[in-house]
Amino acid sequence: MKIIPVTCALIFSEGKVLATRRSQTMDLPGKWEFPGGKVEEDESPEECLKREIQEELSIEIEIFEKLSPADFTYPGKTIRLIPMVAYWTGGQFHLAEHDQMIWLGKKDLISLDWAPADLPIVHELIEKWVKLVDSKER
Ligand SMILES: Nc1nc2c([nH]c(=O)n2[C@H]2C[C@H](O)[C@@H](COP(=O)(O)OP(=O)(O)OP(=O)(O)O)O2)c(=O)[nH]1
Repeated sequence: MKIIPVTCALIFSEGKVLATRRSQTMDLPGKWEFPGGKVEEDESPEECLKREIQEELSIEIEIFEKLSPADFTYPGKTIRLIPMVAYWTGGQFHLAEHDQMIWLGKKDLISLDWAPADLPIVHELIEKWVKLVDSKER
């Protein structure tokens, strides 16, 4: 089966990371995720992520580094979730598709009802939290 590449942003601000909740009109309604979306033809993952974040949240980001991609098979499709660490560099948040957003500290991460494909990323984020967040406070 074809693997669908999906980018997602771990957006940091003031030592916290952003999570967004998929609304009732989206796939996986009510599940928390890192915002992003499917990579289109002729677009790099980085271009995709900047576009998706602008469309979904109305903000601009600067991408800092990629973390490990995680494959996950849902009924009828396999996605490859490509996480990238990013910083919020401009614009004001407006949720176009999600119904909630939340800024999470390390201790809060595990308690959310995540989309299942995100769990390996959440665990990697917890492991690397000090390197990614505490050492680069901005
Ligand atoms: N964006 C994003 N999608 C995720 C995450 N975890 C996860 O399982 N998914 C799934 C949900 C969807 O089945 C798929 C991405 O689809 P999407 O609906 O966000 O992407 P899109 O806007 O480009 O899709 P479309 O409506 O244009 O078809 O990946 C995540 O952390 N972020």
